[in-house]
Amino acid sequence: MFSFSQQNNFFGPRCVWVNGPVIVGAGSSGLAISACLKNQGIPFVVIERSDCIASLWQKRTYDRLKLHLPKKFCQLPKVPFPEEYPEYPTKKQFVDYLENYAKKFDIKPQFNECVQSAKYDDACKLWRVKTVSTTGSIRAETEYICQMLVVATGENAEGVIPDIEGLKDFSGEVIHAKDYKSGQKYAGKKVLVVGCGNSGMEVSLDLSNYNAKPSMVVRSSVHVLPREIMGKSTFDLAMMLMKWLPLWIVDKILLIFAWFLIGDTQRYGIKRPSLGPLTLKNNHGKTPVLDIGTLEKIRSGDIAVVPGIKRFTEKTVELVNGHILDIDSVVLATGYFSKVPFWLHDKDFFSENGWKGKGGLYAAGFTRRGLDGAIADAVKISKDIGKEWRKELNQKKQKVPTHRRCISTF
Ligand SMILES: Cc1cc2nc3c(=O)[nH]c(=O)nc-3n(C[C@H](O)[C@H](O)[C@H](O)COP(=O)(O)OP(=O)(O)OC[C@H]3O[C@@H](n4cnc5c(N)ncnc54)[C@H](O)[C@@H]3O)c2cc1C
Ligand SMILES: NC(=O)C1=CN([C@@H]2O[C@H](COP(=O)(O)OP(=O)(O)OC[C@H]3O[C@@H](n4cnc5c(N)ncnc54)[C@H](OP(=O)(O)O)[C@@H]3O)[C@@H](O)[C@H]2O)C=CC1
Ligand SMILES: O=C(O)C(=O)Cc1c[nH]c2ccccc12
Repeated sequence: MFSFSQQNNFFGPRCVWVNGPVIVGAGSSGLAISACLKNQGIPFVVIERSDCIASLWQKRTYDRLKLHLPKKFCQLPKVPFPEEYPEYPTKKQFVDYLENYAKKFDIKPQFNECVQSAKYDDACKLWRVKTVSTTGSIRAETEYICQMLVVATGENAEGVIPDIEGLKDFSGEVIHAKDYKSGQKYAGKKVLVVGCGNSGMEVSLDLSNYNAKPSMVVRSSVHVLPREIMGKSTFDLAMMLMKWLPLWIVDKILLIFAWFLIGDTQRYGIKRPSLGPLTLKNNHGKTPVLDIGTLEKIRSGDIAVVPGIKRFTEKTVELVNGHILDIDSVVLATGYFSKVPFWLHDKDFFSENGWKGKGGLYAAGFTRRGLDGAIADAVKISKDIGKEWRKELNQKKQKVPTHRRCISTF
């Protein structure tokens, strides 16, 4: 007897013609675009590798996470956050909001389908998007054919696992920050947190709140800013100042406030980069840390700051300054990367204007500007798709069916 997967291989991949764009990813970016397309009456298909929407927030973030920008910078088009939400919504509130958003616009992604490759067929002027579906033990391949492709798979799709000497020989637990949930099980344990971005800082704080003993690795430099300045969000203040002043002056102002409010971070082993915080974010995508209490824990000695790592042994870590620390566990807060360059056969993907490529290709959420930037991309993309869609409709002057299934493979 043939299993479904054998049959599937035998007949080749299922082939689906999509009238309208294929959107890859059902995170904030994919949902925002879907809602804006729904409003214009444009059909689309959303493909999501996970079994839920906003899988980064639902499955790959820690329990205590809150949005670190004020809610007005994080809401999706057409639906404001509920009024009773606090200025910095919790992870649960944000996920509830996104779930309701998907329901309101009746967005139903193809779940458990992961895009493996996307190629533009120059001859037919069509995209061929290959997916593998991963429900249980059944493996099924599908090829979607479409005129427009929207990549909304996020900048934080995969965790970076650094290649550090001896890490494989370390006998304790090693996890990436994407798999860290809470410090509860680490009480009394010595935990090395590698990395000092927002993840490293907040994981260290959480560990310390659960009476673990975190040491945080700072191998280069980072800007730490207070989350608020005189009761106003630092991000909001920066956005306001940027309307009137050049970036370098806004950077200077932020650094003066940071100096008064949190002092010289160098004293605690945290060097400031030579470029200003917003210039560094703009030019190199490195997000400043918005402090929510980690610095206080560093000052009090509850969190140790240590320099770069030389190597691991079975139970210890040797640092570049020659110090050797006994450690029980390691949390790699070493950042994220996207696999899009591996599966999208378009070498210019990231080099165009940030959101629009050639041949009906679009990308949302890849301009290193957090949710605010991702949502701005989504609005521009859905407007552009709307324009193209209406142009084509006028040209054809006939109605097209929403979904057409191919009878044979292309
Ligand atoms: C811990 C953490 C906290 C953050 N907090 C903030 C914050 O407070 N404010 C802010 O502005 N930004 C924040 N960010 C940045 C984050 O990028 C945004 O919050 C937001 O998730 C971006 O939405 P997105 O839809 O572009 O990407 P994502 O939310 O990552 O969604 C992408 C979706 O695509 C799916 N996908 C990926 N690859 C494939 C594939 N090959 N096939 C099919 N589906 C695929 C994923 O499963 C995912 O569901 C945070 C990031 C992290 C890691
Ligand atoms: N509350 C919130 O809203 C939160 C938001 N975020 C967001 O998520 C995104 C990702 O943040 P994050 O996960 O912190 O990733 P980042 O890329 O911002 O930071 C990665 C950190 O890991 C360090 N690192 C990488 N490799 C090594 C190594 N081999 N040895 C030592 N250190 C290493 C980097 O150091 P170096 O700089 O020297 O390369 C850097 O400090 C950001 O946009 C951030 O703002 C994250 C957490 C919470
Ligand atoms: O949290 C993130 O990932 C962000 O990128 C949000 C963000 C965009 N621009 C900023 C400037 C300062 C601090 C956070 C951000």
